[in-house]
Amino acid sequence: MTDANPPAPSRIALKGVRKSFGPKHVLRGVDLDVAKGESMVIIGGSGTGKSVTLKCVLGIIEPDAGEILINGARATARNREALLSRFGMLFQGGALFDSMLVWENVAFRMRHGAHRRPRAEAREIAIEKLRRVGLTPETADLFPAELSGGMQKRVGLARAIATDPEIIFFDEPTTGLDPIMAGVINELIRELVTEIGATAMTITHDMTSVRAIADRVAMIHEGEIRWQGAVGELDATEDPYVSQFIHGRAEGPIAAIR
Ligand SMILES: Nc1ncnc2c1ncn2[C@@H]1O[C@H](COP(=O)(O)OP(=O)(O)OP(=O)(O)O)[C@@H](O)[C@H]1O
Repeated sequence: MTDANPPAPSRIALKGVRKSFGPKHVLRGVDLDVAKGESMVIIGGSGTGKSVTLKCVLGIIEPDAGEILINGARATARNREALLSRFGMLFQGGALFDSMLVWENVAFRMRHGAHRRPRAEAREIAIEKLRRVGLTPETADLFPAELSGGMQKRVGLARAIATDPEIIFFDEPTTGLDPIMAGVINELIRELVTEIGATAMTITHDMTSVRAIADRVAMIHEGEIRWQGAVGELDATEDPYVSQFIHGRAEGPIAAIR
């Protein structure tokens, strides 16, 4: 008998992903599924392999073993460009191009690649996206260096959503922001992800981000997913690693020296 309502295929699936650098076994078999429309946040201490995991999904690092499926299709070097063009990405430092105006940064993907749009149209969409993240049209014609860190982060967000991507990645979205601005950015991320209906994958060690952004949380430790569950289950879990991490305790199974 066939299932009348088979579960939707994962948007992002990692199966047994391994990656070592010399003798250092960073990822030791990471298994992770992110469903369509879900916001998954990956937590873990410094140096546990969160960035390496993200870079594997983005194709920046080639895993030694295992596979990564995007919409059920294996991500390979050959189809990577096509896949990447459907992703949005907010980089840790904002990663804006200093020599380009704000709107040109936001419109970058609309001006390059397969789905290129005319300049005026791209600018109009960029201004609309800037407005959506709380920036005025006047901001469009400034250079990134003329903006505060919080505004630069908003520009990065506007760029990440510029092409209405199916999947958005957030790399430490609140790094370098004061707690209030971090809260504002977290809320904005949550709103945007819900509004676009995007699947989101975030890496962070900021617990405020986790609580604001996540539907599900996965904790990586010693190269494996140590725990995963709904964000609401975080506080109730008896896993000593998760508990130590979310309460920021020096004492516990996670060694403080790394
Ligand atoms: N290209 C590389 N070459 C060698 N070692 C690397 C490389 N990239 C990462 N590593 C190592 O892999 C380990 C995991 O790094 P990763 O950047 O994924 O940590 P992280 O969990 O993102 O940490 P943080 O929260 O501090 O950014 C670290 O020990 C790091 O030194």
